Amino acid sequence: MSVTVTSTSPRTQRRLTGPVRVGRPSPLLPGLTQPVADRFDDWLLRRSHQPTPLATPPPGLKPVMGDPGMPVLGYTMQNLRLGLEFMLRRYETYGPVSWMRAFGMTLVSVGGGDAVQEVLTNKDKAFSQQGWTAFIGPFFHRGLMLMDFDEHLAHRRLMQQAFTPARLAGYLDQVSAVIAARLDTWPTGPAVRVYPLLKRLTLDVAVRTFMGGNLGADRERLTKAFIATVRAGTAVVRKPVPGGRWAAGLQGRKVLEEFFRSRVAAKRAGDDDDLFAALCHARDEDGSAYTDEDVVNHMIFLMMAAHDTSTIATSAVVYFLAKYPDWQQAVRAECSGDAGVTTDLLAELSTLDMVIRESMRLVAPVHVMSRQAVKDTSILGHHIPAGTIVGMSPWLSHMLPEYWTDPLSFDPSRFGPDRREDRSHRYAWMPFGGGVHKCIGMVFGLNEIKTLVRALTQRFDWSVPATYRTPWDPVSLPIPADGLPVALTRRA
Ligand code: HEM
Repeated sequence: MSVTVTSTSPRTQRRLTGPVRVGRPSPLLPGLTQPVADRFDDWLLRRSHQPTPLATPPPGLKPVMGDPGMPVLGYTMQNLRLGLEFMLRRYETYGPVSWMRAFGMTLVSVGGGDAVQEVLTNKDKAFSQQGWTAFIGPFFHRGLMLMDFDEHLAHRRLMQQAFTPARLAGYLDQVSAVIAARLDTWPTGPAVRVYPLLKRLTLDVAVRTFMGGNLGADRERLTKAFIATVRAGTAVVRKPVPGGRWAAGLQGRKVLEEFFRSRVAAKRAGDDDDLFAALCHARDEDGSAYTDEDVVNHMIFLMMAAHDTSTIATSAVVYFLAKYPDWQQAVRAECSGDAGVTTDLLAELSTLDMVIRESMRLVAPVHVMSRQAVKDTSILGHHIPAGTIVGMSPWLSHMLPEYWTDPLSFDPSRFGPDRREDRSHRYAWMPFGGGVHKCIGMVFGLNEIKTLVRALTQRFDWSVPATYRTPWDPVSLPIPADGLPVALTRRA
């Protein structure tokens, strides 16, 4: 398949028509400084350097072309400030496989369905999850996503027992009860910041369904610890300097370990119906089970994996339904009625499903995925030396015009039965990844988001001014930098 990108600058297209405003207010002059920030971003985006090969390829293979970027920093600033916009620029400049320096390392960027498919299919086991280690290893080590090959398979098989249809149905009752209780307490007003409310709500959902209970006095401490561990992965100074992001992440990890470790014995002894208990009781055919440390490590990773991603996806849905009131109305009409939430009921909400898929296309919660080559290998005929860190972006695939009609526009009908643009390539739509590491919580996550948006449309109307664009901050996962203020009113 040919991989071409329109020559019109994506930045210009996005400015004119796109629903996604990438970038953020200047950290130097907060509040007033969009033009200054934009000029700085333009300057960052325009930086170009002489292309050079990453390494000399063996006969029959092509070199990966790219450039290191600025001295010392490489392209760290561009990745942090411009996110998707920068990825699109690199793809336009170099095609599906290129290299750069960023975050103190050499990275190969892989974009577009065919190249991503080669990495995710991983036929000769050349790509390891240790690509994540450099970013989040110290904070999420021994989580399922950071495991490889046979060990990963064994751990994933055990974890699957926490995600059977029967378990998922049980979690859904709890998810729905927490959401109903929480939404009753939401404030209304002309500019309610919805992102922090959603973040708190999805944490409550995770605490109930994963741990069976209330965090009580530990709530604030644990919330802070989660935020610190997640943000630490993108620290510019990647050493535990006191007061720095890296040190805060390590401290956060310690808090979480102590918290879960202190509760494992009680969970093993009881017969609770939450995910923590399911991990404690999981057994394979030979009777082997997770150790206490395995359970602690998996719980820390699962809480992070479930909480932030669902918050971002729901924030994106709320944002687009605020921008496009006709779609909000269509979803509300479909979601009316007071039937209890079941998996069958959620499966019937096809308009809501299309809206969620389109929102996750335009804002992919996990916008970059990482791997490391454990031996010399190739991607689309480009030589990848052993040890190379490889980054793939679902967000980039979601923006390519060879897969999507007018990719920058919000158009949920593209997922309808008569269009199915997501089938243009196996990896055109991939917010949950693919291959053996594909998100194990996908069904849980989609059920949660559907339940939440259904409940929101039943209880509230919301809107944003026509000119409003959410500034998605791509520093760690993409989050609304302004908290996503919407005019929120309770329905009679
Ligand atoms: C909207 C929500 C979510 C999104 C967008 C999302 C996205 C992803 C992606 C892209 C991956 C693959 C990473 C890779 O291949 O390197 C992944 C893996 C994973 N996700 Fe999710 N996720 C979501 C919700 C959840 C939930 C709710 C849970 C748990 C209940 C969860 C648990 C996991 C786990 C354990 C893995 C690692 C799987 C493995 O390595 O075998 N995720 N997720």
